[in-house]
Amino acid sequence: MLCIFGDEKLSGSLHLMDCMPNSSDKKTLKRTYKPKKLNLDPMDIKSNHAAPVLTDPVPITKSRLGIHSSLLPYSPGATFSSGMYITIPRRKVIPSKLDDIRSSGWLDAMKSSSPPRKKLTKDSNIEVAADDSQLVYRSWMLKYPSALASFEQIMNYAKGKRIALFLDYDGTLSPIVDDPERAFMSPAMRSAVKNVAACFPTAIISGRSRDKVYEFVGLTELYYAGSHGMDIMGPVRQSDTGDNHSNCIRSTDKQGKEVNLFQPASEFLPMIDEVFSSLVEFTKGIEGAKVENNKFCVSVHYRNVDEKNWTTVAHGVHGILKDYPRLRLTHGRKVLEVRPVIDWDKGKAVEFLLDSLGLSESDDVLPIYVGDDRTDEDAFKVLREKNRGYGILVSSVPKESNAFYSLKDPSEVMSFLKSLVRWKKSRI
Ligand SMILES: O=P(O)(O)OC[C@H]1O[C@H](O[C@H]2O[C@H](CO)[C@@H](O)[C@H](O)[C@H]2O)[C@H](O)[C@@H](O)[C@@H]1O
Repeated sequence: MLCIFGDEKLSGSLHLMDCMPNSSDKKTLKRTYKPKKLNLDPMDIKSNHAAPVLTDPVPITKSRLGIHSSLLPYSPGATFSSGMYITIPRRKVIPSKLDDIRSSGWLDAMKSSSPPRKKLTKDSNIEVAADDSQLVYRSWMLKYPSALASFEQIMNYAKGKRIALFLDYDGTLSPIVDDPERAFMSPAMRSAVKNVAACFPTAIISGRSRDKVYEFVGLTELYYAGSHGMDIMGPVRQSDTGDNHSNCIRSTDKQGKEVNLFQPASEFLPMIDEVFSSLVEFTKGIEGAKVENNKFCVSVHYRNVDEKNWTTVAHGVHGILKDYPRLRLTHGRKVLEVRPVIDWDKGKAVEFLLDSLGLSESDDVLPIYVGDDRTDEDAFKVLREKNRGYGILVSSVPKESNAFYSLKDPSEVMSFLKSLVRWKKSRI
């Protein structure tokens, strides 16, 4: 039994054997999922405050693991026997109150919202530290195995099923860069996405505005959901009467094809525009801060803000949001995201798209969702809780997740997409 404690909300130990997708038979998902024990999502942190702040999971470092590296049980392809365990101290849940802005918890959340950049250095101490963190990472991968190394296993489960693919954009298809306007996808990645979309229904679900993410990706063969799923352009079903969802209207895409446009937060548009203007005004005085209008949500970037000014950013954003009880704040990677308080997220967007694609009712569908961010956890959670499919977390540092598998970075995502295409072609 391999026990991991990673969150205040865990009432008991998590039996890693129980949540590992390490069986090749078709019952893998159902047999390995134990929902009651895997309640890891900090999105569940509830607040009565009008603008609750949901914190990003703190990456697991060696000190958080609280173990000596020699005890970490890693060997490639290892099977788990009783007696192997890792203990991760429970993470402190940070209360979501305005007053906490100045507390270290707040700053910790802001600091931990993205893995640190790797520094090239010849300092031998730092090399040792790097070795240790690699060990911690590999140990973490026992719980979230590489989707590349486990490809055959995933495909064993996919046999006889129709794969539907959902991809996040920033940090998944494009590397994280300082300037959000320059988060370009490489031509090689574009071609990998194009090829995979020719094999499986594929959608991109991003926190960006739908137009912006389409501008970056530039492929017509996909479906796009922007604003964390609050702006979906999906297919029209033959049986669709158009009235299954309110806020769903018939429209045409850039090629003139008939599509369904679903915008559950459309009434918030004037409010979002207003808050965007206030945030732009406020951040004018803060060097490096940048506000991005993502149509149904707003991003306040602090990646390029001197760390000593992060409290000012958090305080100012909260001050503005005090006047907007119908808006809430979430944490992304060095970004505060303002969004409407509606019961809609990337998980709901996945369900909506599966439904629109006519794939929601059948057992022979395997949705796969690849993403790197807090907001992607909503989608991982839907797939895990409904025993539907696999979430794949893109991360170069260990963190708690509802995903089943992991990939280190966008280049591994590209390899995974190419493997999917090869697999599909080998079966024709
Ligand atoms: O759901 P996503 O597609 O992952 O979008 C989430 C946010 O991504 C972008 O910000 C992140 O990427 C930037 C470019 O690499 C980086 O500079 C920033 O620090 C990251 O947070 C985007 O700019 C945001 O609006 C999205 O909400």
